[in-house]
Amino acid sequence: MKTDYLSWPTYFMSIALLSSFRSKDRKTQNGACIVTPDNKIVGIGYNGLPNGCDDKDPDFWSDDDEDVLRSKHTYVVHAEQNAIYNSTPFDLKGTAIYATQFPCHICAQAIIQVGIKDVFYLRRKNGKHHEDSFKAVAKMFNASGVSYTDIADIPGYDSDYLDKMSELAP
Ligand SMILES: Nc1ccn([C@H]2C[C@H](O)[C@@H](COP(=O)(O)O)O2)c(=O)n1
Ligand SMILES: [Zn+2]
Repeated sequence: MKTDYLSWPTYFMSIALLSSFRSKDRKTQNGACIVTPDNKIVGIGYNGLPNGCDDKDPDFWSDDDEDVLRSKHTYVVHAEQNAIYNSTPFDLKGTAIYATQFPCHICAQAIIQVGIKDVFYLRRKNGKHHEDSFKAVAKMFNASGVSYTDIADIPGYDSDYLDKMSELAP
């Protein structure tokens, strides 16, 4: 028997990472993968525009945060949200989500409300704004009984594999 196959955590985070390679965000590409307790994938997503919005319209992908009408932050659907939307009508109670980035507060609310119970993340953004957001998300997750774990802390997770895969980003 072959013994060097991918572990479940490595496999699911690889799928989240692969999905992020579809993102058209110039700065930040995220992906997410939702998994049942018996290891079935029920939703995959990446950060992108809502259906029907033209990626070539410069307003949608602008980084100009001074103008709410010309900021990607107004328009982009986050990877975790898309993974949830793409899983409908599946009941997500008791599932886990593998996300390339620690969820923002809006994604955290969505994760809680659909009943996802475990969050595994690959990266956390640095800086005061992100640290404060992390605290708010942790407060919500703790109150709702959602676990959140750096994937690097999971036994059997192969960080070298994901590092090599990250280098393949388009
Ligand atoms: N939990 C998250 C947080 C953010 N995103 C997306 C939304 C944007 O496209 C990008 C973050 O913007 P930036 O830091 O580059 O100004 O990442 C997500 O998918 N999930
Ligand atoms: Zn988000």
